[in-house]
Amino acid sequence: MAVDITEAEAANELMRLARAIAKHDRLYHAEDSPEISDAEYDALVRRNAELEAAFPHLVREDSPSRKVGHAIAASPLGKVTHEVRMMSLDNAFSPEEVADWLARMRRFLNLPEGEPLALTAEDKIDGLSCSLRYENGKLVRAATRGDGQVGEDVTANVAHIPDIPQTLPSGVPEVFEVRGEVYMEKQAFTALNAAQHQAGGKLFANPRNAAAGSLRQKDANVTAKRPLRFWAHGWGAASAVPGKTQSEVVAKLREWGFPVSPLFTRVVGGTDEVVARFAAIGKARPDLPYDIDGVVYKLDRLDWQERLGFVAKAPRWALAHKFPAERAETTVEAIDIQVGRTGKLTPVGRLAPVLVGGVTVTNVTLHNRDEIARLGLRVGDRVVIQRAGDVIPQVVENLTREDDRPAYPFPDHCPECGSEAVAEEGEVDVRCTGGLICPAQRTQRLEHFVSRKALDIEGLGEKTIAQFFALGWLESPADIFRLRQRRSDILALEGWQEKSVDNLLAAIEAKRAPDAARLLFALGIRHVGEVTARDLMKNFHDIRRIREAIDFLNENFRVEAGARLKPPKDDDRYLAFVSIDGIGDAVVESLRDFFHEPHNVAVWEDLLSQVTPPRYEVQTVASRVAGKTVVFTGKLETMSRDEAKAQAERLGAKAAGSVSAKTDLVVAGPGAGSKLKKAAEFGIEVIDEAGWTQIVAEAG
Ligand SMILES: NC(=O)c1ccc[n+]([C@@H]2O[C@H](COP(=O)([O-])OP(=O)(O)OC[C@H]3O[C@@H](n4cnc5c(N)ncnc54)[C@H](O)[C@@H]3O)[C@@H](O)[C@H]2O)c1
Ligand SMILES: [Zn+2]
Repeated sequence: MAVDITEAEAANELMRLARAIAKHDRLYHAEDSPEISDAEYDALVRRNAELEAAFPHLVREDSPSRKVGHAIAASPLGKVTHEVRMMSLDNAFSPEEVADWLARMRRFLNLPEGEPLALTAEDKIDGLSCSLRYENGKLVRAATRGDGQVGEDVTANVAHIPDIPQTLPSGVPEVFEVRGEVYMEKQAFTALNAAQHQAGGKLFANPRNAAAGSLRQKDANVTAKRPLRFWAHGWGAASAVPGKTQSEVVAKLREWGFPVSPLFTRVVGGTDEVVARFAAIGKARPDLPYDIDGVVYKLDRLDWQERLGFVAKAPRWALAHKFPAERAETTVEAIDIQVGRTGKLTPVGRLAPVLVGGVTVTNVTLHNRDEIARLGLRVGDRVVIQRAGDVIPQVVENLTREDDRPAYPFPDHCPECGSEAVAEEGEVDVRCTGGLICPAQRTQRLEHFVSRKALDIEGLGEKTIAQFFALGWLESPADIFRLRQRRSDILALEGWQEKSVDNLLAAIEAKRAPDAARLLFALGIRHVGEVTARDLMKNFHDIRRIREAIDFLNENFRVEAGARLKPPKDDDRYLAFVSIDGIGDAVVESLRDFFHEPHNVAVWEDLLSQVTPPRYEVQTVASRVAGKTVVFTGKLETMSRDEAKAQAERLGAKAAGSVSAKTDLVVAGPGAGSKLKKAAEFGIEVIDEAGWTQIVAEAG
């Protein structure tokens, strides 16, 4: 998401984000019942940070970037004011962000290049933080984090957690607050939810919420029935700190009887070493008995930690490197339809932003109409999306069950041009039939129109078309023939000289009387390729007669969205088409769709007001293959397949694609395969390319 919005919009969005984040903080931290996934929550926080970085003067008094957790005002438990604030952690989602963090610390500490940095790395366990205050070796107070300043008193509750010692060995500092995580193992969580389900009680979204809900109980006897665990990862207020490094203190905590992370290690080096450790912990993740959502790095030297200190709500010397969620839940807020350059309508899901694999995702492709139907997807549904590697995110599951809301109505008209949009029989893609008038398709259609096999206008390339199109000079094919009125305008453009402009205009003028088959092909009507265009013109001769014949069919046999009444097989006008060799239903239907669109008719008439194709006749010359059917197969050395076919036509022969009993002659080049075999079966004469060239040369 780029920050390309105005200040006013940013201020508004920041306000909305502050409200939304505060709401989700309350649901998550105070009520243990989140409504959105962590990935969605993280995406909101990221967006907030992004906007605050772009508009620093708009940072709000109540900015989420300054707040930790949630105030415990409504809690039935007693309040505890923390002597030393309980913090959050900054997040990183990629090696680049880890590298940035390391570089920031180096700059801050002014470390010489190459001086290795010692860090600690341990898994970031998904529980809730808890501060345990020991005075003279005795546990006197246990508190949750709350908003970082004031937490809830859970002293009675933690008495039921066997991992938490009530007394410490002698010789510990007079005052020492151990900080760590209360958590529930995955198995215990599943069992608890099963029991809750049986008893008709509240179900927990995840082990973290279950742990929080179990600890923060007014009645400590409820906590006693929940299998909670604890491990230590830090400390708060302390009359003395037993060590000079993070790892020394953690070793001490273990000595005193606190469980610590079994994956805790020291890492010395730079980004590579850190990322390798991250990968190793990621690998161990599925086999751990508890949920983790990342790896926490801390600078090992405590004197350096002290120098670095804190930003708004997190230490500068620690970082939570989160595992990318390759799947995430979110909501489909809208479904938009994009029209591609070929007229294909592609549905795109607009999502409530969510972090997937470390990237904020706001769109997913929904592929086509069938995919939406398969998912039963409607606007407002909760979905699971997936992003693997660089592929476009996809919806893998719709979490919202069917209800009374109607199915998503896939459009039957193009959102760009309003033309009818149809899927052909047996095809999943719905396409805009607007072709030449559809803005989404226009430039590509124009490129096709002037391409070598179509009108073949030299000097009118992709770039020029795009430029003229952007200037509004070129919207439909007929406009090409009006460019001569813009000679001075074109000359005024950069990169154009008298000569290049005149060459272009001359190339255009040379096509005022184009070959009718090329003109028909140039229109880019579906299924009307080069050969079909020629076959049609051979029979109709005058290009206008094609429209007349189609109009007759359309007037007499209704065409409506999805319903095209077929003329009876023996209808004369219909037969005029389908009795042509190589012309089938698909071609006729496509022509009917094309001329059914008033836009297309307008383009067609406009074009024919600019150009006048002469009557189409295949100029045949006397030859020994006149009236015969020829098949070309294998590789031709001196000419293209198209050229060979054109030669055959000129010699009065018909070029066919496959060998049958009706074939008279096979011209075989190197690599000819099954067609050659068939020719032998039917006893058909076979010649090589040189033999063919000879026939062409002999012809009159
Ligand atoms: N789904 C929601 O609606 C929702 C709402 C709010 C927060 N959240 C989740 O909570 C996160 C924000 O909560 P947060 O402010 O507590 O930040 P955090 O959970 O990302 O990181 C800070 C916490 O990590 C814990 N932690 C775990 N292992 C640790 C270790 N080895 N060393 C140090 N600390 C360790 C500590 O308790 C610390 O307080 C979000 O990123 C999101 O995942 C979700
Ligand atoms: Zn369109």
